[in-house]
Amino acid sequence: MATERKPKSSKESVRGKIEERFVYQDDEVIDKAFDWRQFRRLFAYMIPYAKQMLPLIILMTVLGTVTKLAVPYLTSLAIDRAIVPENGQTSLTLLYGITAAVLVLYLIQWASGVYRIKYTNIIGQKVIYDLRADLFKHIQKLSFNFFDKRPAGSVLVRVTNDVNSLQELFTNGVVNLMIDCVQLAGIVVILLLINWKLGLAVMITVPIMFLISTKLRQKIRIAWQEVRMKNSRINSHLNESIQGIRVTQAYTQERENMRYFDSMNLSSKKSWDKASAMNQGFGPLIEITGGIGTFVLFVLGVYLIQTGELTIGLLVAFSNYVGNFWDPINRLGQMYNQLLVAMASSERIFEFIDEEPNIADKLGAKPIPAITGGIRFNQVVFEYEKGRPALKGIDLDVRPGQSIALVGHTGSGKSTIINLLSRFYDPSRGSVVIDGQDIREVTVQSLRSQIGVVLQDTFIFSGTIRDNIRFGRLDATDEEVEAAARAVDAHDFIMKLPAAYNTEVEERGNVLSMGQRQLLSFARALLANPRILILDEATASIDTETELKIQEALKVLLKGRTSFIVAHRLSTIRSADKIIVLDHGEIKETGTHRELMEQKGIYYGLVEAQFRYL
Ligand SMILES: Nc1ncnc2c1ncn2[C@@H]1O[C@H](COP(=O)(O)OP(=O)(O)OP(=O)(O)O)[C@@H](O)[C@H]1O
Repeated sequence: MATERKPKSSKESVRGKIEERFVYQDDEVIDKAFDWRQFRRLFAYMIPYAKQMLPLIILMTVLGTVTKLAVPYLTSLAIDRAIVPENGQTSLTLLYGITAAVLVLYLIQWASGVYRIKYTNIIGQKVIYDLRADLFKHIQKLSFNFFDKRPAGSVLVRVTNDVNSLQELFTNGVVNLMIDCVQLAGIVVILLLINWKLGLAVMITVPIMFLISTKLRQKIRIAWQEVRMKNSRINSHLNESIQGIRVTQAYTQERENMRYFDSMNLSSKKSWDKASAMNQGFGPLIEITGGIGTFVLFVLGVYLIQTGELTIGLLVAFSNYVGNFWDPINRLGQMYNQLLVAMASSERIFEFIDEEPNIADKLGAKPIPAITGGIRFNQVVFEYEKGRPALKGIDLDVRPGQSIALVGHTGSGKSTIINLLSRFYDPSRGSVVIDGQDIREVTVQSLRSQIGVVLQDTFIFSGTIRDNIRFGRLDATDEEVEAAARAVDAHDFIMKLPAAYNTEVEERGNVLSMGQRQLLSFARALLANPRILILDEATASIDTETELKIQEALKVLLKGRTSFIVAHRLSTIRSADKIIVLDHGEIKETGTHRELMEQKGIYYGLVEAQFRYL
């Protein structure tokens, strides 16, 4: 790999560093032996469909092969019996008959080919569909800690590139493998039947061919895998660049970013050139080996004709069979490599599928009944990484319906507390208890469905405004959606949009302002009607009018629910029932605004600082 060797120049060193940014542990060129377990697991995906269609595919394959292999034999008959028969009497009738038979055989061969390809493609597509669905379904279940470790681009590349690389195997690969095996076996039998001496002599070149095939192709495969890996990196970088395009443009880093991209692009092109050059050298080598076989065939063939052991027609048939012999061998070598590449891809796919979500239902976990909203944190310690506690023994008691404001410096542990409450992570020590039940003992679905989360960076999905609000509760009627929007005062701005509730918004909701997105997310949460509400208040400043609207909407949203707010606005904090002041993962102060101001501690300092900046 380019990044492994010592860079020679500063330019190369920069390139090395750039590439490193997009290298993931699981990205390395895989050069492993064939793994049967993996193979069986992959092909298990075919079983449900193979049962229905495999008999037909086998029938078509055998039909195609038999008709193909019959042609050279008929040719030999045409030569030996119709064109130059031993008795010297040319028979045109026989020649026409044989020609007609050959035509019919070609037609059968063509028709069986069409159906064989059709059925294998159907199986292939179904397998890919299932595999992709399994992968997506599983990725959705994976816990936050899985995504903490991997950039989104890397996950994306796996779902797209690795699955696509299996597509080729399941459509063309499997069909070719079957045809080639049947054809090879048929040719070997025929060659030995026609003349075993000549058959064996010609097949002497097979081991040489195989050796070249496997050894050389192994090198070529690694070269192509490197190409794939470089392309993966381009894709990951592309993903990151598009996500961050606003920052890039705001900091006018387009040229620098282009340099990054260029370096990767060039590296990909170089590895493609290398792999392609190797590939080009391979073909002629196979042809030379095939040439040796043909040479042996004719030298020995002519000798056998002279000794009367072979006829001219049979030599021609023999040469046709031998011609058909090299292609499957060549393709089988290719196929073996394709299989190894597919194994590498499936290994990466199964690695994801096997990744157990670390937040999952315990055996025998029961749904939590309707939550009233009493929450306790008992001596909760939490570490994202071992040895670096983000929370150091949190004790907290919240009564149903209370609103809690979490305040503290950046990195003090506010988001971590709300992450534990929704059970996105489990505490390293201690417990989080809702209505007297440890949340690890209840089903995740029943818990999360009663907790509403409104994040700072409100995510708007592509779809209509109505769909986005309805995301809170999919079975809500249009009237309920509208009522939720009215309650948080979002109705007016929605009605001013080109198609009101049916206005299409793009992914991340770029056509909406920050405040509008906040209001939409409030409507979404209100519609879900959760018993516990978690809100990460947006830090971005918005105009006073929208600020007032949001404050009013917030009152509606919080009414009658237990709520945790990572609060940044003084107005929100002041109206909270209890303020928790965090510092370096510990609760340092608790009380109402008035009580904490009188203490003149950390909270007092924070409020003072905020006023200074306002
Ligand atoms: N996914 C993560 N992996 C590792 N460490 C993390 C992760 N998320 C947060 N941390 C660390 O945990 C500590 C607490 O972070 P947390 O996000 O809870 O702080 P916060 O008070 O919400 O900060 P902010 O106000 O900036 O959002 C920080 O030191 C942070 O670096």
